[in-house]
Amino acid sequence: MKIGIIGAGALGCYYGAKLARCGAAVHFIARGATLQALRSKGVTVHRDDGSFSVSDFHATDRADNVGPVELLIVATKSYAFEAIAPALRALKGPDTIVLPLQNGVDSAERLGVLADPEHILGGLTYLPVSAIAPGVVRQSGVEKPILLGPLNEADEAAARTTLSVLQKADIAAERPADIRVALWMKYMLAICTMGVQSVTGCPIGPTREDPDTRALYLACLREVDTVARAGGVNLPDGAQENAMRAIDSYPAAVKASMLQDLECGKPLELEAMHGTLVRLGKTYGVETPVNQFIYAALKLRAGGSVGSAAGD
Ligand SMILES: NC(=O)C1=CN([C@@H]2O[C@H](COP(=O)(O)OP(=O)(O)OC[C@H]3O[C@@H](n4cnc5c(N)ncnc54)[C@H](OP(=O)(O)O)[C@@H]3O)[C@@H](O)[C@H]2O)C=CC1
Ligand SMILES: CC(C)(CO)C(=O)C(=O)O
Repeated sequence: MKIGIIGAGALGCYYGAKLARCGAAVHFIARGATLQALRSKGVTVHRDDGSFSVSDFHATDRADNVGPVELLIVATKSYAFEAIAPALRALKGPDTIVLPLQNGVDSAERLGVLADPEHILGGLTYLPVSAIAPGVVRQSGVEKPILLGPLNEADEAAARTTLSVLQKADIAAERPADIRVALWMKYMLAICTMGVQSVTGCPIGPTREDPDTRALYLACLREVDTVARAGGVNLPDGAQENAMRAIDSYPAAVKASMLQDLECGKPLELEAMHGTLVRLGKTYGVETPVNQFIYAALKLRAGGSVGSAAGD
Protein backbone atom coordinates (compact mmCIF):
# COMPACT_ATOMS: atom_id res chain seq x y z
CA MET A 1 0.00 0.00 0.00
CA LYS A 2 1.24 3.51 -0.83
CA ILE A 3 1.22 5.50 2.43
CA GLY A 4 2.14 9.15 2.97
CA ILE A 5 3.18 10.54 6.33
CA ILE A 6 3.33 14.32 6.71
CA GLY A 7 5.50 15.18 9.71
CA ALA A 8 8.35 12.83 10.62
CA GLY A 9 8.50 13.72 14.32
CA ALA A 10 7.72 11.47 17.29
CA LEU A 11 4.46 9.92 16.08
CA GLY A 12 5.22 10.10 12.35
CA CYS A 13 8.53 8.24 12.69
CA TYR A 14 7.06 5.63 15.02
CA TYR A 15 4.07 4.73 12.88
CA GLY A 16 5.96 5.17 9.60
CA ALA A 17 8.73 2.81 10.77
CA LYS A 18 6.21 0.16 11.76
CA LEU A 19 4.37 0.43 8.44
CA ALA A 20 7.59 0.36 6.39
CA ARG A 21 8.85 -2.62 8.41
CA CYS A 22 5.85 -4.66 7.31
CA GLY A 23 6.34 -3.84 3.63
CA ALA A 24 4.15 -0.77 3.00
CA ALA A 25 5.52 1.80 0.52
CA VAL A 26 5.96 4.65 3.01
CA HIS A 27 6.64 8.21 1.80
CA PHE A 28 7.67 10.62 4.57
CA ILE A 29 7.18 14.32 3.85
CA ALA A 30 9.87 15.94 5.98
CA ARG A 31 12.25 18.87 5.89
CA GLY A 32 15.60 20.20 7.11
CA ALA A 33 17.67 18.12 9.52
CA THR A 34 14.94 15.49 9.81
CA LEU A 35 14.87 14.91 6.06
CA GLN A 36 18.69 14.59 5.98
CA ALA A 37 18.65 12.14 8.89
CA LEU A 38 15.90 9.99 7.36
CA ARG A 39 17.82 9.77 4.10
CA SER A 40 21.21 9.04 5.63
CA LYS A 41 20.34 6.91 8.68
CA GLY A 42 16.73 5.81 8.33
CA VAL A 43 14.43 5.76 11.37
CA THR A 44 15.32 4.15 14.69
CA VAL A 45 12.68 3.26 17.26
CA HIS A 46 13.67 2.50 20.85
CA ARG A 47 11.19 0.58 22.99
CA ASP A 48 11.44 -1.02 26.42
CA ASP A 49 11.56 -4.44 24.71
CA GLY A 50 14.30 -3.53 22.21
CA SER A 51 15.08 -1.27 19.26
CA PHE A 52 14.68 -1.51 15.52
CA SER A 53 15.79 0.55 12.54
CA VAL A 54 14.17 0.88 9.13
CA SER A 55 15.50 2.49 5.98
CA ASP A 56 13.29 0.91 3.34
CA PHE A 57 11.11 3.98 2.73
CA HIS A 58 11.07 7.21 0.71
CA ALA A 59 11.66 10.64 2.26
CA THR A 60 11.22 13.94 0.47
CA ASP A 61 10.20 17.57 0.85
CA ARG A 62 8.57 17.42 -2.60
CA ALA A 63 5.09 15.99 -2.07
CA ASP A 64 4.23 16.86 -5.66
CA ASN A 65 6.79 14.25 -6.80
CA VAL A 66 5.02 11.58 -4.71
CA GLY A 67 1.50 12.20 -5.99
CA PRO A 68 -1.69 10.74 -4.52
CA VAL A 69 -1.29 8.04 -1.84
CA GLU A 70 -3.84 5.48 -0.62
CA LEU A 71 -3.52 6.35 3.08
CA LEU A 72 -2.21 9.67 4.39
CA ILE A 73 -1.28 10.03 8.06
CA VAL A 74 -1.07 13.65 9.21
CA ALA A 75 1.41 13.70 12.10
CA THR A 76 2.45 17.35 12.41
CA LYS A 77 1.38 19.57 15.28
CA SER A 78 -1.97 21.24 14.71
CA TYR A 79 -0.44 24.71 14.22
CA ALA A 80 1.34 23.45 11.07
CA PHE A 81 -1.82 22.72 9.06
CA GLU A 82 -1.71 25.85 6.91
CA ALA A 83 1.98 25.25 6.15
CA ILE A 84 1.38 21.65 5.06
CA ALA A 85 -1.66 22.47 2.91
CA PRO A 86 0.28 22.25 -0.41
CA ALA A 87 1.63 18.79 0.55
CA LEU A 88 -1.82 17.71 1.66
CA ARG A 89 -3.31 18.72 -1.69
CA ALA A 90 -0.51 16.98 -3.61
CA LEU A 91 -0.88 13.69 -1.72
CA LYS A 92 -4.66 13.58 -1.53
CA GLY A 93 -6.41 12.08 -4.53
CA PRO A 94 -10.18 11.47 -4.65
CA ASP A 95 -9.83 8.03 -2.97
CA THR A 96 -7.08 8.88 -0.47
CA ILE A 97 -7.99 8.13 3.14
CA VAL A 98 -6.65 10.73 5.59
CA LEU A 99 -5.95 9.91 9.23
CA PRO A 100 -5.13 12.91 11.47
CA LEU A 101 -3.64 12.10 14.90
CA GLN A 102 -3.46 15.49 16.64
CA ASN A 103 -4.79 16.23 20.08
CA GLY A 104 -7.94 18.32 19.63
CA VAL A 105 -11.39 17.84 18.17
CA ASP A 106 -11.34 19.76 14.90
CA SER A 107 -8.39 18.41 12.88
CA ALA A 108 -10.56 16.66 10.28
CA GLU A 109 -12.70 19.75 9.81
CA ARG A 110 -9.67 22.03 9.45
CA LEU A 111 -7.91 19.69 7.01
CA GLY A 112 -11.14 19.43 5.02
CA VAL A 113 -11.08 23.20 4.49
CA LEU A 114 -7.49 23.09 3.24
CA ALA A 115 -7.93 20.13 0.86
CA ASP A 116 -10.60 17.84 -0.62
CA PRO A 117 -12.72 16.96 2.46
CA GLU A 118 -13.63 13.40 1.27
CA HIS A 119 -12.52 10.42 3.38
CA ILE A 120 -10.95 12.31 6.26
CA LEU A 121 -11.39 10.10 9.31
CA GLY A 122 -11.49 11.02 12.97
CA GLY A 123 -8.31 9.81 14.66
CA LEU A 124 -6.28 10.11 17.84
CA THR A 125 -3.67 8.18 19.75
CA TYR A 126 -2.91 7.50 23.39
CA LEU A 127 0.62 6.34 22.57
CA PRO A 128 3.37 8.38 24.25
CA VAL A 129 6.35 8.79 21.89
CA SER A 130 9.27 11.21 22.23
CA ALA A 131 11.57 12.45 19.50
CA ILE A 132 15.13 12.04 20.79
CA ALA A 133 16.97 13.24 17.67
CA PRO A 134 15.98 13.63 14.00
CA GLY A 135 14.75 10.19 12.91
CA VAL A 136 15.19 8.66 16.39
CA VAL A 137 12.20 8.13 18.70
CA ARG A 138 11.46 6.44 22.01
CA GLN A 139 8.21 4.73 22.92
CA SER A 140 7.87 3.68 26.55
CA GLY A 141 5.39 1.39 28.27
CA VAL A 142 2.68 -0.76 26.69
CA GLU A 143 1.58 0.15 23.17
CA LYS A 144 -1.53 2.26 23.64
CA PRO A 145 -3.88 2.34 20.64
CA ILE A 146 -4.79 4.63 17.83
CA LEU A 147 -8.57 5.16 17.93
CA LEU A 148 -10.15 5.91 14.57
CA GLY A 149 -13.54 6.02 12.96
CA PRO A 150 -15.66 7.56 10.23
CA LEU A 151 -17.09 11.04 10.75
CA ASN A 152 -19.87 10.21 8.28
CA GLU A 153 -21.50 7.00 7.05
CA ALA A 154 -19.81 7.18 3.66
CA ASP A 155 -16.44 6.54 5.30
CA GLU A 156 -17.30 3.22 7.01
CA ALA A 157 -15.21 1.28 4.47
CA ALA A 158 -12.33 3.76 4.74
CA ALA A 159 -12.25 3.24 8.50
CA ARG A 160 -12.27 -0.57 8.12
CA THR A 161 -9.45 -0.44 5.56
CA THR A 162 -7.33 1.82 7.74
CA LEU A 163 -7.84 -0.32 10.83
CA SER A 164 -6.79 -3.41 8.94
CA VAL A 165 -3.67 -1.74 7.45
CA LEU A 166 -2.54 -0.53 10.88
CA GLN A 167 -3.21 -3.82 12.62
CA LYS A 168 -1.32 -5.78 9.95
CA ALA A 169 1.67 -3.56 10.75
CA ASP A 170 1.41 -4.55 14.43
CA ILE A 171 0.12 -1.09 15.38
CA ALA A 172 -2.44 -1.14 18.20
CA ALA A 173 -5.59 0.36 16.67
CA GLU A 174 -9.25 0.26 17.65
CA ARG A 175 -12.57 1.47 16.30
CA PRO A 176 -14.60 3.00 19.15
CA ALA A 177 -18.41 3.05 18.94
CA ASP A 178 -18.36 6.81 18.28
CA ILE A 179 -15.10 8.48 17.23
CA ARG A 180 -16.47 11.95 18.14
CA VAL A 181 -16.96 10.84 21.74
CA ALA A 182 -13.47 9.30 21.74
CA LEU A 183 -11.96 12.54 20.41
CA TRP A 184 -13.68 14.56 23.13
CA MET A 185 -12.63 12.13 25.88
CA LYS A 186 -8.97 12.49 24.87
CA TYR A 187 -9.41 16.26 24.41
CA MET A 188 -10.85 16.54 27.92
CA LEU A 189 -7.87 14.77 29.44
CA ALA A 190 -5.26 16.58 27.38
CA ILE A 191 -6.67 20.12 27.63
CA CYS A 192 -6.71 19.93 31.45
CA THR A 193 -3.26 18.42 31.87
CA MET A 194 -1.73 20.76 29.28
CA GLY A 195 -3.45 23.84 30.68
CA VAL A 196 -2.93 23.38 34.42
CA GLN A 197 0.69 22.28 34.03
CA SER A 198 1.56 25.01 31.54
CA VAL A 199 0.20 27.89 33.63
CA THR A 200 1.82 26.57 36.82
CA GLY A 201 5.06 25.34 35.22
CA CYS A 202 4.77 22.13 37.29
CA PRO A 203 4.39 18.48 36.24
CA ILE A 204 1.38 16.30 36.89
CA GLY A 205 2.28 15.07 40.42
CA PRO A 206 2.27 18.32 42.43
CA THR A 207 -0.51 19.91 40.37
CA ARG A 208 -2.96 17.07 41.04
CA GLU A 209 -2.06 16.93 44.76
CA ASP A 210 -2.27 20.57 45.73
CA PRO A 211 -5.94 21.27 46.55
CA ASP A 212 -6.02 24.58 44.68
CA THR A 213 -4.51 23.28 41.45
CA ARG A 214 -6.57 20.07 41.73
CA ALA A 215 -9.64 22.32 41.82
CA LEU A 216 -8.42 23.85 38.54
CA TYR A 217 -8.28 20.40 36.92
CA LEU A 218 -11.82 19.67 38.11
CA ALA A 219 -13.19 23.02 36.93
CA CYS A 220 -11.45 22.63 33.57
CA LEU A 221 -12.92 19.12 33.13
CA ARG A 222 -16.38 20.41 33.99
CA GLU A 223 -16.15 23.13 31.35
CA VAL A 224 -15.08 20.69 28.62
CA ASP A 225 -17.87 18.29 29.60
CA THR A 226 -20.49 21.08 29.46
CA VAL A 227 -19.31 22.40 26.09
CA ALA A 228 -19.25 18.87 24.60
CA ARG A 229 -22.82 18.15 25.71
CA ALA A 230 -24.00 21.57 24.53
CA GLY A 231 -22.56 20.68 21.12
CA GLY A 232 -24.46 17.38 21.03
CA VAL A 233 -21.55 15.06 21.87
CA ASN A 234 -22.88 12.21 24.01
CA LEU A 235 -20.10 11.85 26.54
CA PRO A 236 -20.64 8.84 28.83
CA ASP A 237 -21.78 9.40 32.41
CA GLY A 238 -18.75 9.77 34.64
CA ALA A 239 -16.56 11.23 31.86
CA GLN A 240 -15.05 13.80 34.23
CA GLU A 241 -14.36 11.20 36.92
CA ASN A 242 -12.74 8.92 34.32
CA ALA A 243 -10.50 11.73 33.15
CA MET A 244 -9.50 12.58 36.73
CA ARG A 245 -8.73 8.90 37.39
CA ALA A 246 -6.49 8.89 34.32
CA ILE A 247 -4.76 12.06 35.56
CA ASP A 248 -4.22 10.37 38.94
CA SER A 249 -2.74 7.29 37.27
CA TYR A 250 0.17 8.98 35.45
CA PRO A 251 3.65 8.83 37.04
CA ALA A 252 4.15 12.01 39.12
CA ALA A 253 6.99 13.31 36.94
CA VAL A 254 4.99 13.29 33.67
CA LYS A 255 4.94 16.67 31.95
CA ALA A 256 2.22 17.45 29.43
CA SER A 257 3.50 18.06 25.90
CA MET A 258 2.43 21.71 26.07
CA LEU A 259 4.57 22.32 29.18
CA GLN A 260 7.51 20.61 27.47
CA ASP A 261 7.03 22.81 24.40
CA LEU A 262 6.75 25.92 26.60
CA GLU A 263 9.99 25.06 28.41
CA CYS A 264 11.81 24.63 25.07
CA GLY A 265 10.41 27.87 23.62
CA LYS A 266 8.53 25.93 20.93
CA PRO A 267 5.11 26.99 19.60
CA LEU A 268 2.11 25.69 21.55
CA GLU A 269 -0.99 23.86 20.31
CA LEU A 270 -3.00 26.46 22.22
CA GLU A 271 -5.49 27.38 19.49
CA ALA A 272 -6.47 23.75 18.80
CA MET A 273 -6.86 23.10 22.53
CA HIS A 274 -8.02 25.99 24.76
CA GLY A 275 -8.69 28.39 21.87
CA THR A 276 -11.16 25.97 20.30
CA LEU A 277 -12.90 25.27 23.60
CA VAL A 278 -13.35 28.96 24.33
CA ARG A 279 -14.72 29.56 20.82
CA LEU A 280 -17.12 26.59 21.04
CA GLY A 281 -18.24 27.78 24.49
CA LYS A 282 -19.12 31.15 23.00
CA THR A 283 -20.99 29.46 20.13
CA TYR A 284 -23.09 27.32 22.51
CA GLY A 285 -23.51 30.00 25.20
CA VAL A 286 -21.43 28.08 27.78
CA GLU A 287 -19.16 30.03 30.17
CA THR A 288 -15.56 28.73 30.15
CA PRO A 289 -13.73 31.05 32.59
CA VAL A 290 -10.96 28.61 33.55
CA ASN A 291 -10.08 27.73 29.97
CA GLN A 292 -10.39 31.38 28.98
CA PHE A 293 -7.90 32.30 31.69
CA ILE A 294 -5.50 29.52 30.59
CA TYR A 295 -5.83 30.67 26.98
CA ALA A 296 -5.11 34.30 27.82
CA ALA A 297 -2.24 33.40 30.16
CA LEU A 298 -0.44 31.40 27.45
CA LYS A 299 -1.45 33.28 24.30
CA LEU A 300 1.61 35.52 24.07
CA ARG A 301 3.87 32.47 24.41
CA ALA A 302 1.98 30.39 21.84
CA GLY A 303 4.19 31.42 18.93
CA GLY A 304 7.29 30.07 20.62
CA SER A 305 10.33 32.00 21.83
CA VAL A 306 9.61 34.77 19.31
CA GLY A 307 6.91 35.79 21.74
CA SER A 308 4.10 36.49 19.29
CA ALA A 309 0.72 34.78 19.28
CA ALA A 310 0.56 31.65 17.10
CA GLY A 311 -1.80 31.39 14.19
CA ASP A 312 -3.00 27.83 14.84
N1 LIG B 1 4.13 12.44 20.74
C1 LIG B 1 3.11 11.91 21.38
O1 LIG B 1 3.30 11.08 22.28
C2 LIG B 1 1.70 12.27 21.04
C3 LIG B 1 1.41 13.31 20.20
N2 LIG B 1 0.09 13.61 19.91
C4 LIG B 1 -0.24 14.67 18.97
O2 LIG B 1 0.25 14.30 17.70
C5 LIG B 1 0.70 15.46 16.97
C6 LIG B 1 2.16 15.25 16.58
O3 LIG B 1 2.92 15.19 17.77
P1 LIG B 1 4.46 14.80 17.78
O4 LIG B 1 4.72 13.67 16.86
O5 LIG B 1 4.82 14.65 19.20
O6 LIG B 1 5.10 16.14 17.19
P2 LIG B 1 6.60 16.40 16.72
O7 LIG B 1 6.86 17.86 16.95
O8 LIG B 1 7.54 15.40 17.30
O9 LIG B 1 6.53 16.12 15.16
C7 LIG B 1 5.93 16.98 14.26
C8 LIG B 1 6.74 16.91 12.99
O10 LIG B 1 6.07 17.65 11.98
C9 LIG B 1 7.08 18.27 11.21
N3 LIG B 1 6.57 19.38 10.41
C10 LIG B 1 6.01 20.52 10.84
N4 LIG B 1 5.72 21.32 9.80
C11 LIG B 1 6.11 20.65 8.68
C12 LIG B 1 6.09 20.95 7.30
N5 LIG B 1 5.59 22.11 6.85
N6 LIG B 1 6.59 20.03 6.44
C13 LIG B 1 7.09 18.86 6.87
N7 LIG B 1 7.14 18.52 8.19
C14 LIG B 1 6.66 19.41 9.07
C15 LIG B 1 8.08 18.74 12.23
O11 LIG B 1 9.29 19.02 11.57
P3 LIG B 1 10.34 20.10 12.13
O12 LIG B 1 11.03 19.39 13.26
O13 LIG B 1 11.21 20.36 10.96
O14 LIG B 1 9.54 21.28 12.59
C16 LIG B 1 8.14 17.51 13.13
O15 LIG B 1 9.10 16.59 12.66
C17 LIG B 1 0.47 16.64 17.91
O16 LIG B 1 -0.76 17.23 17.61
C18 LIG B 1 0.39 16.00 19.29
O17 LIG B 1 -0.43 16.74 20.17
C19 LIG B 1 -0.94 12.88 20.41
C20 LIG B 1 -0.69 11.85 21.26
C21 LIG B 1 0.65 11.47 21.66
C1 LIG C 1 -0.39 12.64 27.86
C2 LIG C 1 -1.44 13.71 27.67
C3 LIG C 1 -2.82 13.11 27.68
C4 LIG C 1 -1.45 14.60 28.82
O1 LIG C 1 -0.25 14.95 29.32
C5 LIG C 1 -1.19 14.40 26.36
O2 LIG C 1 -1.85 14.12 25.41
C6 LIG C 1 -0.11 15.39 26.13
O3 LIG C 1 0.63 15.73 27.04
O4 LIG C 1 0.01 15.81 24.98
